[in-house]
Amino acid sequence: MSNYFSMEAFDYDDIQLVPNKGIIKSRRDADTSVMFGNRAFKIPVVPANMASVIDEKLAVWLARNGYYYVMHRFEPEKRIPFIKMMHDKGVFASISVGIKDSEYHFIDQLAKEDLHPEYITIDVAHGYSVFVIKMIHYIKDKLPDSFLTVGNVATPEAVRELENEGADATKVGVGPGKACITKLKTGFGTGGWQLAALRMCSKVARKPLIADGGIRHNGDIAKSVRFGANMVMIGSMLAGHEESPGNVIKIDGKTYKQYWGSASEVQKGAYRNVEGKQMLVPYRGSIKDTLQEMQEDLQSAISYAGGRDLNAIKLVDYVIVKNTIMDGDY
Ligand SMILES: NC(=O)C1=CN([C@@H]2O[C@H](COP(=O)(O)OP(=O)(O)OC[C@H]3O[C@@H](n4cnc5c(N)ncnc54)[C@H](OP(=O)(O)O)[C@@H]3O)[C@@H](O)[C@H]2O)C=CC1
Ligand SMILES: Nc1nc2c(ncn2[C@@H]2O[C@H](COP(=O)(O)O)[C@@H](O)[C@H]2O)c(=O)[nH]1
Repeated sequence: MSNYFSMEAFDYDDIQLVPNKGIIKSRRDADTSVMFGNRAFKIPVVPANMASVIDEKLAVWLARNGYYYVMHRFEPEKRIPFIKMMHDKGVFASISVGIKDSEYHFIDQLAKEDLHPEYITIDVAHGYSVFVIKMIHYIKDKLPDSFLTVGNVATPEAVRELENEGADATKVGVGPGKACITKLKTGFGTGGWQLAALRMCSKVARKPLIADGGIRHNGDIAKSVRFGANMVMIGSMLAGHEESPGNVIKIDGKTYKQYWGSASEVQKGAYRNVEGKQMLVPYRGSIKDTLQEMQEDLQSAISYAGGRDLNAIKLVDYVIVKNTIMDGDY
């Protein structure tokens, strides 16, 4: 049993990374690429697998342009045509599955049709569960070549056990999301200490970790990498774009887009076990520009870290400055 009482609790806004001597002439020389599975991607950022963040069209664009993506699972009948469409276009297929009985039939169908998505993510609220482990075994038996990410979890125990049961990567973050009300409705999760939870998990992880939820500034991506993330999943900051699925809403001359939680009433179509809400996020133009800016900011971060690639960020010192640093910045 871990002793979480003695744990240092901190979150993104409580931390600053400490600069090292720079060794590159230009930030353009900093390499932000990352391996995930057996593919290299431009940046360690993946849009959240939520129906308000990604759709088929955006998935094609991301895959074609060197970004990792995970398609959501909320239109289950579209997943097989989606995999076929991605493979016809010559790009990788990355899908999500749940753990209900019907999902076992879906995995059977993939195996029967000889359809092998390159990436599968088991996507449930409470990933440290015997029923998730059962699904890991099933997928690994039927589709052993798919790279399997499993989430979401909050603790090192969960990461270690899911890895031992066959997960190729784990996803950390229960309750830190912008559209999340898990912490309010259940009292559980990593809300307010997501970065510390990531740090604890990274101490035991032997396989890649995805930090999921709570990213509010581009610098939080570098902080996630510092504390052990191989990939960073982002919802609200990537939901307000031209390409994002939500409707455009205009209020008092300002433009917004809808962003809703996967466990919200909007997504579920019923008010049952609701742990998410719908909200508006500012409209931000094209996602291409936002991803480009994230890459440039990461290049700067690598330069401050005194290196040439993301590995440099993993080694930097940090200081816990507790919340006051953001005063006046918003
Ligand atoms: N990262 C996060 O903090 C969170 C993310 N989400 C997202 O919302 C979506 C819906 O998630 P989820 O509700 O798991 O999806 P589903 O309802 O599709 O699947 C969860 C399955 O696990 C069972 N279950 C048992 N205990 C729990 C529990 N504590 N929470 C949830 N399910 C439980 C459910 O049964 P039954 O419904 O009968 O209980 C159901 O069969 C996912 O995309 C998930 O990632 C949701 C909440 C938190
Ligand atoms: N508790 C809930 N968490 C949710 C819900 N829908 C999605 N999520 C999680 O949030 C992140 C995105 O977080 P953000 O801070 O970047 O906006 C996403 O990847 C899920 O893990 C929900 O309804 N409830």
